[in-house]
Amino acid sequence: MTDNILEQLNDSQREAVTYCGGASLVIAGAGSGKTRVLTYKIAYLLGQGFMPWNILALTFTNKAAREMKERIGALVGIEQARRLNMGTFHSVFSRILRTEAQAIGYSPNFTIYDQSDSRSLVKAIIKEMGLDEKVYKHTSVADRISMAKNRLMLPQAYASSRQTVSDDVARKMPAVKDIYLRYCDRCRQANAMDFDDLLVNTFVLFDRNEDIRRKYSERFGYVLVDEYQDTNYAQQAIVTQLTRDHQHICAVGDDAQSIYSFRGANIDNILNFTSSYDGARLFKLEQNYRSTQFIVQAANSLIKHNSRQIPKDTFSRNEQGEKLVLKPAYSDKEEALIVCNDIKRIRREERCEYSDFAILYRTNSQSRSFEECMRKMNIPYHIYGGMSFYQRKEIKDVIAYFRVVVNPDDEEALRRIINYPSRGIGDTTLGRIVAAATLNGVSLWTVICSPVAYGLDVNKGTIGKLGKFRDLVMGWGERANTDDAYTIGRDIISDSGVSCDIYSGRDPEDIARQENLEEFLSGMQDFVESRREEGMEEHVALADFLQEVSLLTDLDSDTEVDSPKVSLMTVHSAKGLEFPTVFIVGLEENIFPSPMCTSSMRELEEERRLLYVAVTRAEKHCILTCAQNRFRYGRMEYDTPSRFLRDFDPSLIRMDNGSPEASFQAHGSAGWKTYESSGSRFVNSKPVATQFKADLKMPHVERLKPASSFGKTVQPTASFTNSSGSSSMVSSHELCEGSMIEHQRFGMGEVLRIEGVGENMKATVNFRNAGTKQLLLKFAKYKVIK
Ligand SMILES: Nc1ncnc2c1ncn2[C@@H]1O[C@H](COP(=O)(O)OP(=O)(O)OP(=O)(O)O)[C@@H](O)[C@H]1O
Ligand SMILES: [Mg+2]
Repeated sequence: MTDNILEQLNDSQREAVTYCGGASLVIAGAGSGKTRVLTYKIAYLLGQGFMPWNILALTFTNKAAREMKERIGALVGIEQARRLNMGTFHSVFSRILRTEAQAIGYSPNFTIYDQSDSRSLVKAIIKEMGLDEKVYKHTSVADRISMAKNRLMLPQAYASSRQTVSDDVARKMPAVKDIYLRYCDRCRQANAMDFDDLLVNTFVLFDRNEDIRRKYSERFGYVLVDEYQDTNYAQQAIVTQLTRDHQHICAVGDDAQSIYSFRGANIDNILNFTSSYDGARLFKLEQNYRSTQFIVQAANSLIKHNSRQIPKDTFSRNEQGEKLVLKPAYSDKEEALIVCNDIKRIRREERCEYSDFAILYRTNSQSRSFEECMRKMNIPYHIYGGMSFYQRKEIKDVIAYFRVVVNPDDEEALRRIINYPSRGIGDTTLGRIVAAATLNGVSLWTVICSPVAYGLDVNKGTIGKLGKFRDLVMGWGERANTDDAYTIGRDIISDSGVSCDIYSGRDPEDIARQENLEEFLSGMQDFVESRREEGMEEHVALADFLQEVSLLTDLDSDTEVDSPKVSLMTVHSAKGLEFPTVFIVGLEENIFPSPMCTSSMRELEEERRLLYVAVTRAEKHCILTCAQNRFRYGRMEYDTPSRFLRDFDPSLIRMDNGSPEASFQAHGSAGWKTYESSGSRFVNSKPVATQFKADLKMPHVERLKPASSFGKTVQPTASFTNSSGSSSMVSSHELCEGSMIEHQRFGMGEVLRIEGVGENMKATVNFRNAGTKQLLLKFAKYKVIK
């Protein structure tokens, strides 16, 4: 069997798979089979006598872990694959922490705080400490705390580090160290860990309990890590704790795809791997199996502009393929239309499925125009990430109930539901409970259970209401030990009054909330049934369901996709994936690079790596789009093409703005480049200007498509000039300066100036609602009013 498996690998991959003599690192460009090496290596190890439960594979998303398990199942059988330890760092470590909770002073039913829980706790602490909330922005403070944790810096170390303290003083937030300390105390009192704690506490657990560390080091006799370039310091330190005795570690990654430094990922992990593990072997894979030659070459030409990287030479032996296509659009609406038309066309021409297409964007908010257009054009799609199902208010409320039932000390959940639906326990009472809890160093729940003992200053009526609430929670708590998650979950939703509240309204929003709740419940039922089918658990507890739900990351899909659908996602979420056709949209200066990431070379290089990740998702077609005008923040904004477009080797990009002779100018390092689509030939022109933006801000030339496709395609701009097209509906000779016209898109306007003759005749028109525009008359569609 092993031989058979090895035959499906090239020589370098095979070498990496069969090397078991110590630590190994596989560094290779995108699509060169790194994940495949990990998958096959696991199958190989099983063939060499490793037991599945002795193998630990760490992936970046839960979805990636599931997929890897399936692939291994196909190689070695599902039974073996099921017993492997696989998952994200957070899910694997949270399971270890539940088992070993006592050793670090937690109880096993601890809650996992998500980002909004942590932020709201930080906010509450800032308020309690009487700090100025304008100076101490809770999100920035929470980020500082998170960064410290990802560097394994505990509050005491933070407070005594000259670096962090002076950083905080410079940010005018000297009290961050005190907030951090109080935050940790509060998490402990609430028997809660935030996402970063899952790492910090695992490190501390192993660091302070040598016997436990050794137990897990022996249990995980081989550790494999995918996407190693995006691990942070804490993750890397734990992997070292687990593997330093046996050195059985295989990490795979690509420094050129490191895109998570904002979450503390440290590219140095990859650069320092060989110094952390004595005698570690480094493997390089150079052949890309995913993409056409042109796509690989274009991606290489882009990334070579980054200075900090491990030199690699990635090539493809797949077909040469077609060049990357650049499709500039006039507006975000038109951009969506171009993409949707292309999807329909390619699907028809190549007889492929909607699932063969992905639309990748820099930020989630860009999905809106595509969604609208796809709905209109009946294209099925699925959005990954964004506002997760589990982040919706009604679902968060229900989950908060579950959390309180499983762990009544959970402060954030308790605050959320103590008076929802309203039961007469208002903000004043809650404030007093918090004060009593803080004073006594106990959880809110402890105060609620013994209000008199903790000197809670409230009247008798309120004590009675608190008592009722406590009995309700305790009653569910008892049932949670015996009932399955679905049964108890359903009853909590109805007995708490949540379902009554949600089913009381009839407007569309209420109905959407009701549907969400029903979907949520059927998801719970599914969860219970599938766990039973897998024979994993006799009693599928509410706590198991919570464990699963609280670790869904924003990168995991909300629901499984059953029928073929176009995938819409951010580039970050697309890591590791591949699609025959990829659209990279919104390639504009204020979107990609993100305007928040242009202040330093380091940030810009990370944005460039992000674009490299995007391009390398494509197997056959990679289509780039940008829009000149975009509706954002409630108004139309003008934007220029992304600076990254000039990084690509121009001979690998074909410009397509709907005309056989179009040109596109972008300012490159060597001056201006003119990309011409004529005969797919790109010409580097002499430097003609130094100001990219200034030139692109010239009034644009409007060109519409022939009458038959009116309204579908509007072509741009000063930078995208065009010299061919079809005649307009209205002959321009009627027209003179001072005429009033009605334009099909821009409405009423007065002609200010007419220039040029014949084919080149242009009018500058002052539109009442759309401002001043220049129209190339042979294409413009308008009526002369007077
Ligand atoms: N030796 C091979 N023979 C055939 N197909 C291969 C081979 N190696 C890799 N592939 C295929 O190439 C594609 C890319 O492989 P894989 O996803 O493992 O690359 P990767 O290096 O992990 O990419 P990324 O950097 O994007 O994570 C997959 O479809 C994989 O099955
Ligand atoms: Mg991969």
